[in-house]
Amino acid sequence: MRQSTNREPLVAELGKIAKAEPPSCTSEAWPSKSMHSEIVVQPAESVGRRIRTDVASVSPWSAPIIWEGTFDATLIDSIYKQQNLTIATTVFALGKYTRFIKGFLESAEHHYFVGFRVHFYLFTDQPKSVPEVKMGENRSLTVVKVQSLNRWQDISMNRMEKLEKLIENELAGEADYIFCLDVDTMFYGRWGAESLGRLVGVIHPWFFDAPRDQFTYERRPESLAYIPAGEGDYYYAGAAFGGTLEDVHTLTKTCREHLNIDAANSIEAVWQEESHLNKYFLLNKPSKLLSPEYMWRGINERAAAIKKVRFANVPKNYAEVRPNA
Ligand SMILES: CC(=O)N[C@H]1[C@@H](OP(=O)(O)OP(=O)(O)OC[C@H]2O[C@@H](n3ccc(=O)[nH]c3=O)[C@H](O)[C@@H]2O)O[C@H](CO)[C@H](O)[C@@H]1O
Ligand SMILES: [Mn+2]
Repeated sequence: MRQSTNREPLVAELGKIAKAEPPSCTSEAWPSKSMHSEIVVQPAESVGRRIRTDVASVSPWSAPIIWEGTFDATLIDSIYKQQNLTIATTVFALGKYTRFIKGFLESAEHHYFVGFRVHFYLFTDQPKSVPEVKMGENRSLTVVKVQSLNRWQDISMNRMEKLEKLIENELAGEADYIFCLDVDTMFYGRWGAESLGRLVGVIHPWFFDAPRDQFTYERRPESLAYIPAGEGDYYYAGAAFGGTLEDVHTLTKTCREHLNIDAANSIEAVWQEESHLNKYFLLNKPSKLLSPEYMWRGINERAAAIKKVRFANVPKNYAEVRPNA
């Protein structure tokens, strides 16, 4: 977690969520087969397992928010498998971040879109240091060489332009959806077709339970990432977002343009491209939101609402791993 000092006080707030009563519906409450022979009656417990009352599972604009307990993985897989999809997945590893590649790719083999066609695009300044990872059927890796950069902020921000160009130049006709992920991460649980949508944002793990005035949006009106006090829906993670090629292309192009305009005006948003992503999602609401299960703080971190950790940060020593402090 970067600059955790800013965000740690929020942890105290976690775990305060009241434990909700289990859903009260019983099998008697549902139509019986004899009355409605055309209706497939779900066993009450299987319906109940897809109800969460301790967290919001829909946004104010009616986008689903995906939490463990809100979907049936087998059913979702059977729907999406028929569509013969390809999921492009991008990840960047420059400088010392190449050390995270192996854990990312190996854990993805076990948990990320298992059974689907997945094409990873790994951007690195050191293609020779990419380890050999045995990949399953229908899964492939393309390594893209990029220029080294001296500031971690530039590495992070520059991703928007690289993604924009990748979608423009390489992905048309090659993929249906794209996810763009941080590399200092590992998968620990299923991340599958339940995450697919036109425009998908992940609720940031340090802010899912925080009041809006604590969100670290860019607050200076001089930046195009500016969000005034009292505005904003959620605080989204910069470390994971996705959607269809068209929607993610527009997102990355817009963020890249805004980053460039800010740079020309000598201003860098407080959290770089994450700030611009948050502005974009304020103006262009995601069609689906993923809970912080999909970008958790770390495998050993706990919070009452997190029933399953799917994807989490790997601890790192910022001073040691980044090119600049
Ligand atoms: C959980 C979360 O939302 N994390 C965000 C946060 O992260 P982090 O503190 O997780 O930032 P970070 O250091 O992981 O940098 C983001 C990413 O840039 C790449 N990288 C960075 C430095 C480097 O020397 N080499 C390299 O390859 C790598 O893919 C890394 O995963 O802030 C960043 C910049 O504001 C991004 O918005 C991240 O997505
Ligand atoms: Mn990271």
